[in-house]
Amino acid sequence: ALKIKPDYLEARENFYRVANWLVERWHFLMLNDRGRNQKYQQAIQKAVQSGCSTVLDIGTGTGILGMCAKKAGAAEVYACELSKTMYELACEVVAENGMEGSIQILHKKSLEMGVPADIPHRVSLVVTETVDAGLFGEGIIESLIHAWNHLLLPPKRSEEDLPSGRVIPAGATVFCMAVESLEIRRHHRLCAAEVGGLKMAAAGELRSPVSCSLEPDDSTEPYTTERLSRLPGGYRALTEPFTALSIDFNNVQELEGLSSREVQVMRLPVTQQGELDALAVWFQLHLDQENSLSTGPQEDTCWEQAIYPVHSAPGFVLKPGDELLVEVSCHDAYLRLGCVAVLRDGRKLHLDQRVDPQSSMKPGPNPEVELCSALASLQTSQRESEDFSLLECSEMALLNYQDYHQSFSLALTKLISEMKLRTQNLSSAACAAADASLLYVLDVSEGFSLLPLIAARQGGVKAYSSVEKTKQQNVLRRLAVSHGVPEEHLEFWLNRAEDEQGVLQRPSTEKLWSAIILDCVETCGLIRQKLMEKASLARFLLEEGGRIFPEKIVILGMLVESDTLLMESAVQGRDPTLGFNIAPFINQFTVPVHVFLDFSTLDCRHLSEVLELFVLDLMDTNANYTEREVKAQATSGGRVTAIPFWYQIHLDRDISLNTLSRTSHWKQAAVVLQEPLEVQAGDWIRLAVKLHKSTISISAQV
Ligand SMILES: CCc1ccncc1CNCCCCSC[C@H]1O[C@@H](n2ccc3c(N)ncnc32)[C@H](O)[C@@H]1O
Repeated sequence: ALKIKPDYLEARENFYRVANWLVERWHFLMLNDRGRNQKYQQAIQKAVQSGCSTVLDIGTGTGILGMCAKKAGAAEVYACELSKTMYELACEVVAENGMEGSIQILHKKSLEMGVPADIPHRVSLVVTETVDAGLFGEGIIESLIHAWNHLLLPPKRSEEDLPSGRVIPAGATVFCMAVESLEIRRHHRLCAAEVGGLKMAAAGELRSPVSCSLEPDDSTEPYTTERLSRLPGGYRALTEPFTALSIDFNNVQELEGLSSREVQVMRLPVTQQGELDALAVWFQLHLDQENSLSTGPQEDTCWEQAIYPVHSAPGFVLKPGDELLVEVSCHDAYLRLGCVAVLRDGRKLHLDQRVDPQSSMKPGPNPEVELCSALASLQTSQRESEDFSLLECSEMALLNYQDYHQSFSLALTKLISEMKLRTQNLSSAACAAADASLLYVLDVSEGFSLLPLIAARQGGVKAYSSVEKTKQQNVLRRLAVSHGVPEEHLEFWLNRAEDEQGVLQRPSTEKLWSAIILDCVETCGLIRQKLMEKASLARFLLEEGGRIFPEKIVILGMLVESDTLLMESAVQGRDPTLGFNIAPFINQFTVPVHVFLDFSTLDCRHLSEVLELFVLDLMDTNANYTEREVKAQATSGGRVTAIPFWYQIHLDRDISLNTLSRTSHWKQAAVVLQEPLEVQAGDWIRLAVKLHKSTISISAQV
């Protein structure tokens, strides 16, 4: 559709959402990383020059490593790619660079390939970079075991000169370090005993779905990722990095033995005092004996690190001199790490970590430790049965966002007392029916939300929650009971609503809402879809004097020069990709709006003041326009490459929240300009800001 009618807005928005999904953003980062590309090229050239003349590129992506092999003189080059979009893109790239026909590309997962069905004979070299921040996440171990058994010539055994098979990268070393970071903590654990005036004790334990429990069920993932070098508030290393694992990709026995390897218990000396929030993991890819790539936090590389949150007893402070015991294992092809205990003055303090009581802890050096570990695992087994509720990381960060809950509590209290005054003037008969005197508050927040409870706590309020998950409803019910809120004052609305629109309807035939709480901004930094439609629908469901929260949203932004945003959005010409012409093809999937941005830690130059880009009036949606021209003056010279934006969310005339707040759960978004705009200090820049179906677009000219 876009090729036919490029300005067709509908298709364009859908395309952007699809593009983000089809082509992962790290393709741009990877292809722009010239250092990485050159190192792979050198390793491939050396291998081909030393006799590897038949090559298979597993997970070719855009085809760049296969093209390196061809250019290095390999006689036969094969490539496989499991993603259809990337496969088609690789075919175009290879053709464009004059290697069509000399590189055979298969739209296949390497595990489905065999000889001679897919490649005529076994190859002497496999190149691949099918790794994620936790190394194993793209299945590289399984792929290489299969490759050694079905696609690669056997490894060199002795001095015989038979051509032998080998893999680039030759191996990997995995590092791990204990860190303290409030930014990580607030996404995985409740950091305060009270939220918005509610005592949270009755909620029971709340956890994020990121946990390394031994029984990997689908509701949890073993690790998450963060770019430690750009973590808001930074992090504090509590131990030195230690080698958790090293693997030789040219040793198939070692690869096959990995998942059945004994669970290792590492002892990490604590070097800094601090709260144990997570284990950070990264690795070195040894391309060959000389070259290696690192994904460490200290590198200036762009890679993220794998983060294993430690759900230890809240407030557990490590001290220098402690030793942290960490279990390392590789069951079913992903790296699993768990902090099991802390050795302090010879005693073992165990963390409230779900470890499998059966896990074979290496017997400690002295009986004392052994006895403690026996006791500890005994206790943990009791703790196993402990119940806890899962919240998404963004829901956990929202729960920890005190200002949000206090602001809503203030705004709701104000409205509710106004409404009570109003109903007091009603004839006494009218409020005779107890029900009539109740104020109805609806919260249509998308995720877990305490707001209905905060409203119901005012008394005389019947609050409706949109929380759907039973476990989460039970958390709210327990909190309601512990705060003396009558059960009938907290309803779970979605149990009744048959569909999305069903949520926004009257509470009952003769009642309207005193307040409707809308969820306006997604965690990623974009306005939620259909926000304006919901707002106009909600307004008709309000009783006299009722309000919707928020009543107004102001979109704020700023002109910046940021190479980082460019690198994450589009491949910058042929130079970073070893001279191969790849950019025009992969850049078809460039998306002009970059999301999940931490603007507070983005390295960029501010080229203007904060600008008011757009105003959304939710109380009177007719007052809204669809586009606006904004004039901005450059405060210094440079290249405008992006316009990060965020929101001032006005709950009512006096109370508002800013989504740039460091304690908020919101990230920011940024419009990345198609063409950077050269400006001198003092220049006036005209921005055409359009908002269509919750999708913002901005074009700029001097
Ligand atoms: C310094 C490396 C680094 C460190 C940390 N974070 C990121 C990176 C950068 N590398 C990310 C690559 C990650 C994606 S893998 C690249 C492409 O390969 C495809 N695939 C994956 C497995 C597979 C297979 N068995 N058979 C065929 N195709 C396969 C994927 O569909 C993808 O297009």
